[in-house]
Amino acid sequence: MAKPVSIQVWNPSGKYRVVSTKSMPGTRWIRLLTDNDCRLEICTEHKTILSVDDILALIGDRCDGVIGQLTEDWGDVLFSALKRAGGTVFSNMAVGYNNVDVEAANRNGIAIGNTPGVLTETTAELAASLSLAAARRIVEADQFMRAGLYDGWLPHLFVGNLLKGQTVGVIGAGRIGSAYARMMIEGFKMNLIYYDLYQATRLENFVTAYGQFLKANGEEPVTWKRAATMEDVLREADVISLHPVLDKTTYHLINPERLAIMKKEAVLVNASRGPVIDEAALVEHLKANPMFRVGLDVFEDEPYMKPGLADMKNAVVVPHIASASKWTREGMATLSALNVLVW
Ligand SMILES: NC(=O)C1=CN([C@@H]2O[C@H](COP(=O)(O)OP(=O)(O)OC[C@H]3O[C@@H](n4cnc5c(N)ncnc54)[C@H](O)[C@@H]3O)[C@@H](O)[C@H]2O)C=CC1
Ligand SMILES: O=C(O)C(=O)CO
Repeated sequence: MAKPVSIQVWNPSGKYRVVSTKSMPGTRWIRLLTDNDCRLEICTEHKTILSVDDILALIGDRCDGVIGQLTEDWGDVLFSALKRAGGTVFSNMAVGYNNVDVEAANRNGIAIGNTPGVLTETTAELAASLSLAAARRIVEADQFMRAGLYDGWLPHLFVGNLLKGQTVGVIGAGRIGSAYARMMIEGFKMNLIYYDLYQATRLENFVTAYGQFLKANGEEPVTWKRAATMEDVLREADVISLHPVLDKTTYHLINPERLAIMKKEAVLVNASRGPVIDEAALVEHLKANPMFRVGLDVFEDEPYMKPGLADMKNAVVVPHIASASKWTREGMATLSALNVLVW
């Protein structure tokens, strides 16, 4: 018997019982559910990551739908419990759904929702921030200032990489990868090389048109190239940002062999999912190549970092905050509620 978990209840007399495993930003999502005859129960347990047992207790004997989080393991155990409780829908408050066993959901007749689109620009902006922070050594320089070490301008102090005219590499040129590419191209006049299973036609057309605009204004035009292999991107790009889904084709996509072919002074950014990089291999590479820099929003064993990563000055690390703008998080919450309601 699972231990009960603490909850906050909205609209207690609502006909449909919907559970949210976390409180989410804004109030629109709550209004949407309560206006549509839902009794909403929000888990208030002081625990960052809920276990399968905690969620089983939340589902209970009768539950029509659940809004859950990317930190939770949604597999057969939870989907069959939701089915037994009369549920028909699970809404993941994230665009990435590698925490969801879609086949198990299908077997149990549970519809799945995710939250694409509302987080595209916010996530791309964080990837761009990490690119700049790593290229220009912002965190190292900030720590140096705060430590009282600055005693005057020096020609060699925190010399980093210029982005203008360099090549930005994007692996996974979907919604976020394309938005990131546009930011780096428009903002810093970088040339693009990308690798994706599919052609990013709109992105290519944008770079072509922007290149023509620059040329017409007497500036060096930007260019694009769709790489035949991922290795071509890794070899050629000065800044590489990873934006694919996490699945078995992208697990440890960045491994020791691929790190070895990257430029010694390249910047690597990951705001997709941690296991896309072999993080232990990355730590070794950072140790051996002090001019190679990374910006990481996600980690292989979240919330932990692989041993040694936290000591690396050439790594900028932030705690999975790429979609964390107020507008986006409220949008994700709203979409999560809508995904429950359409079923
Ligand atoms: N760090 C964070 O807070 C956030 C992380 N994400 C992650 O970003 C991912 C991408 O999100 P979107 O751009 O909205 O999805 P999307 O589906 O638009 O783009 C993913 C792209 O990856 C490509 N892809 C799939 N397998 C590939 C492979 N083996 N090699 C190269 N490319 C491959 C797809 O063809 C697609 O174009 C999500 O799945 C999620 O895991 C998304 C939002 C926030
Ligand atoms: O949406 C996702 O996939 C995230 O990682 C958090 O926004």
